Amino acid sequence: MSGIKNVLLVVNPISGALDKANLIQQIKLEVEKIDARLYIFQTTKEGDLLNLEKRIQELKPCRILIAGGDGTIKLTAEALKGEDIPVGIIPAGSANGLASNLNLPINIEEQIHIALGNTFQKIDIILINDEYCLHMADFGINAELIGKYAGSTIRGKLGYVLHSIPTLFESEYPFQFEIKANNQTFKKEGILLAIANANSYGTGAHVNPKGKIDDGFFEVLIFKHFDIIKILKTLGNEVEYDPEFMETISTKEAKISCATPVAFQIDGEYLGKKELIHAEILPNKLTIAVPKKIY
Ligand SMILES: Nc1ncnc2c1ncn2[C@@H]1O[C@H](COP(=O)(O)OP(=O)(O)OP(=O)(O)O)[C@@H](O)[C@H]1O
Repeated sequence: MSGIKNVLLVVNPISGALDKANLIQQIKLEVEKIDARLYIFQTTKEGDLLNLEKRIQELKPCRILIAGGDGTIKLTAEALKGEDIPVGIIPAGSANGLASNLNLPINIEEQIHIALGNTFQKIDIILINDEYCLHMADFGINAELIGKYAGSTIRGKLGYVLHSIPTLFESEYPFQFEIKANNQTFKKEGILLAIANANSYGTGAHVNPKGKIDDGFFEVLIFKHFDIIKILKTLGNEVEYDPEFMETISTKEAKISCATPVAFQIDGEYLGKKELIHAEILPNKLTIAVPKKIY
C-alpha cells in the first residue's frame, strides 16, 4: 500500500442503498493511514465526464477509488482517456455487475484495503459506438426493464423487481437481430441479445461461462425464448448449455442491427432504442486493484 501520495475518490451520491457519508469517512481514515491525501469528486448527473476528466488531469492521482455502480465505473474509465492510473472499486451500486466478477469481499474495510492495494488486473473494455462497456450491454427485455427503472425514484434491487412484471407484459419480444462477426452473418430471433465482457450479470446470473474479462474477446449471447423456468435457473446460477435457449458467438468485433429499434443499455445505463451498433474489444484497457488475479 506504499507509494500512494494522492487518491481521488469518485462518489455517486445516489447509487444503490449504501450510506455514502459513512463510507467517505471510512475511506478518509484508511487513506490517512497510508499518509496520502484524499480528494473527493461527487457526481452530479450533469457534465460529469468533462469535469472528472479535468479533475484527473489537474490532480494526476496515484489511485482513483470509485464508490458507485457500473455506471460510475464506466464514467471514470471514459474520463481516464487512456491514462494508466489504477482504480479501486468500492461496490456501491444497485447491481454491481462488474464488481461481482472481481471476487471483491463484502466487508467494506477489506474492500478499501484491496482498492488501495498493489495487486492489479488489467481488464478489456468493449467500445460500443463511442461508449465504453466494462461489463454487459444488451438489447431487449433487460434494457426495457432498466429504461423503466431509470425513470423511477426507487433505487436498489427492489426497483428492478417492482418494474419487471409490467415490463415483461408490455414488451414487443421476440426481436429480429442480424449479427456480423468473424466474417459471417447470423440472423437470429431472440428476447435478449447481450454483448458480454464478463461472465455474469450483477444478480449473479452466470450467463456467459466463456467470458473472461481479460482475454481480448467478448461474447454475443442470444437468448432465444422467454422460458421462465430456464430464466429462473439462470438467475439461480444454473445455466444449462442448451443451444435452443441460448447461443454464443465469441469475437473481437461485431456489427449488430435490429429489424426495428430495440431498447438498449450499457452497464445499467439506458440509451434508448437502437437499430445498429458496432462493438470492438479494447484489450487490457483498465487497471483495477483486485484481491488476487482472477484467471
Ligand atoms: N448526483 C446525482 N443525482 C442523480 N443522478 C446521478 C447523480 N450522480 C450520478 N447519477 C446517475 O447515476 C447513474 C449511475 O449510477 P451507478 O451505475 O453508479 O449506480 P446504480 O445504477 O445504482 O448501480 P448499478 O449500475 O450497479 O446497478 C448515471 O445515470 C448517472 O447519471
